[in-house]
Amino acid sequence: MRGVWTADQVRAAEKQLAERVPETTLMYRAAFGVAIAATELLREHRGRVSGTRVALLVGAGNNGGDALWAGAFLRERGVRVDALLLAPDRAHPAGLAAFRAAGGSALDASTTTAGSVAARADLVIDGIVGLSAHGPLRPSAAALLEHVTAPILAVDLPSGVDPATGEVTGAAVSAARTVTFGGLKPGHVLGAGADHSGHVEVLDIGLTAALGEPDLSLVDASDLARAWPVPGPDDDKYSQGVVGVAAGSAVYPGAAVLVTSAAVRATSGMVRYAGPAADVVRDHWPEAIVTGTVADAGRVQSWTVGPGIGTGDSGRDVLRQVLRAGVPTCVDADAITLLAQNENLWDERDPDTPLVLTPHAGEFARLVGPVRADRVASVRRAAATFDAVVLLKGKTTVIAAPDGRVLVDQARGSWAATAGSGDVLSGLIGALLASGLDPWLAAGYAAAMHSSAAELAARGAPIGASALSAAIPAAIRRARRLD
Ligand SMILES: NC(=O)C1=CN([C@@H]2O[C@H](COP(=O)(O)OP(=O)(O)OC[C@H]3O[C@@H](n4cnc5c(N)ncnc54)[C@H](O)[C@@H]3O)[C@@H](O)[C@H]2O)[C@@H](O)CC1
Ligand SMILES: Nc1ncnc2c1ncn2[C@@H]1O[C@H](COP(=O)(O)OP(=O)(O)O)[C@@H](O)[C@H]1O
Ligand SMILES: [K+]
Repeated sequence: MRGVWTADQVRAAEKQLAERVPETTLMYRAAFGVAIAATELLREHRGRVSGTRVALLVGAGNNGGDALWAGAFLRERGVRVDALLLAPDRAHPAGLAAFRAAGGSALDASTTTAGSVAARADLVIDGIVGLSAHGPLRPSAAALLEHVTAPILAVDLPSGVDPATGEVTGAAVSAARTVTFGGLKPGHVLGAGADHSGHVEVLDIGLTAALGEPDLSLVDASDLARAWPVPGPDDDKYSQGVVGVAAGSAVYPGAAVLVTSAAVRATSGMVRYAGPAADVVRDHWPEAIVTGTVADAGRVQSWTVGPGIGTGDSGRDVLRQVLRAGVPTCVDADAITLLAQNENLWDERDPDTPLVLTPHAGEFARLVGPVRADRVASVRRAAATFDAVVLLKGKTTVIAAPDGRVLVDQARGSWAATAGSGDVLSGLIGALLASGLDPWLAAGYAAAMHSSAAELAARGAPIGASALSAAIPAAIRRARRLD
C-alpha cells in the first residue's frame, strides 16, 4: 500500500528532523529534485535543457523558496530563468538571493511584462503555494496562470488545490507533473486534486522515515496480486467461501444477474443466489445455486444484499433475514435506503457481524446527511457511527473502517459511471468477504479491481455494467501480472 500523510504530519516530521538537519538543507534537497524533474520535462517537451526558458511562479512562503532554489540550479544548466514574484516583499529571502546570484532575473508579477514572460516559457514551475494553501488561487496568481501554455511542474502540490481534501473551488494549477516531499498528501489523491497533480513523484529528502503511520492508504497492484484469493492445490469449491446473493426482484432481475456475475468471476468460491429472480439468474449463471428465499439458501460465508430488492415490505424482510444470518455482509443500494428509513432494522444485526455499507452520495445522505467537502472525514465519521466499513462511491472511492483506517481508490477514468456498475462492485465485495478477507481490505481491494476492470473494458469507449463485469478476469490477470 502507498501511504498518504497530512500537512500536519509532514510539519511534525520536519520539526523532528530540524534537530539534526537545518531547514535550508531540506529546502536545498527539495529544490534539487524539482530542478532534476524540470530538466526531464524540458528534454521531453523541447528536446534539450540548455537554451530553454523557464518561468517560476513564486508565492510568499517556502514553496516559493523551493522554486527559487530550483531556478538557481537550472541556471547552472544554461536555462534562462525568470521568477515572477507574486508577493515581492515576502519572497523567500535566501532563495531569492541564491537565484539572483546564479544569474536569474526576478520581476514583480503585477507588472505588465509578467504575462508575456509566463507565455513565452518552455516550462513553468509552480511555487505559488504548497502545504499552507487555503482556498483557490488569489486573483493575481489566477490572472498570471491564464497566460501559461507550457507544461507546469508543481512544487509539492498544484497551487489552488486544497492540500487536505483535494478540493478545487476556483482557479487552480493543472500540473503535468508534481514533485512532492516525504510522502503523498491527500490533495494528490482525493477528488479533483488527483487530476490537477498530473504524475506525482515523491522525494524522500530525509522526511519519509519520520512521518509515522499514514493518514490514508492507496491500494496498489502488488497488494491485489498478493491478497486476491486464487485456488491452491488444497482448495475445493467450499474452501474459498460461499457467497450469498440477495438481490433483484421481479421488476429488477438484472441487478441479481450483475451481482451474481461479479461474485462468480471474482473467486472460485461457490455462489448461492436467493430471491425472486432465481430463474433469470440460473439462465445466465448455471454455476450458481439458486433458491427462491434467503431462508432456503443454505450456509454461506457472506451475503451481498440490496441491489434491486426494492424498499417495500419484501425488501425489508430480505434484509432482516440477511442481517440475522450473522455472517459478513455487504449492504448495498436498496438495503442502504431501507436501513436509513427503518432504524429498527439495525437491531437485527448481531453486533459482531461485520458490515460493509456501500452508498453512493445520495444513499450516504439518506443515512447520515450530505457528504461534506472533506469526504474522508465524512466517511470516517459514518464508519464509526455504524461500527461498519463504509465505502463511499465516486471517481474517488473512500473506504473507512470503524477504527479510523481509510483506503482511497482513485479511478483513472469515469467509465464506471454507468447503471448497474455498483451491483458489480457489491458482488466483488461479497466474494472477498466470503473468502475471509478483513472487511475493510475486502472493500478496498474490490473497489480497486472494479476500477481496473472498468478501465480495461472501456479502452476509451463507453461501456455497460455487463462489460465491466466481463473484464474482471482480465483485471485480476493484470494485477497478477499474467496478461
Ligand atoms: N515542511 C517541510 O518539511 C518542507 C517544506 N518545504 C516547502 O515548504 C512549503 C510550505 O511552506 P510554507 O508553510 O511557508 O507555506 P506555503 O509556501 O505553502 O504558503 C505560503 C503563503 O501563501 C499564502 N497563500 C495561502 N493560500 C494561498 C492561495 N490559495 N493562493 C495564493 N497564496 C496563498 C499564505 O499567505 C501562505 O502563508 C511546502 O509546500 C514545500 O514546498 C520544502 O522546502 C522542504 C521541506
Ligand atoms: N464519475 C465516476 N468516475 C469513476 N467511477 C465512478 C463515477 N461515478 C460512479 N463511479 C463508480 O461506479 C459505480 C456506480 O455505483 P452506483 O452508483 O451504485 O450505480 P448503480 O446503482 O447503477 O449500480 C461505483 O463503483 C462508483 O464508484
Ligand atoms: K505549488
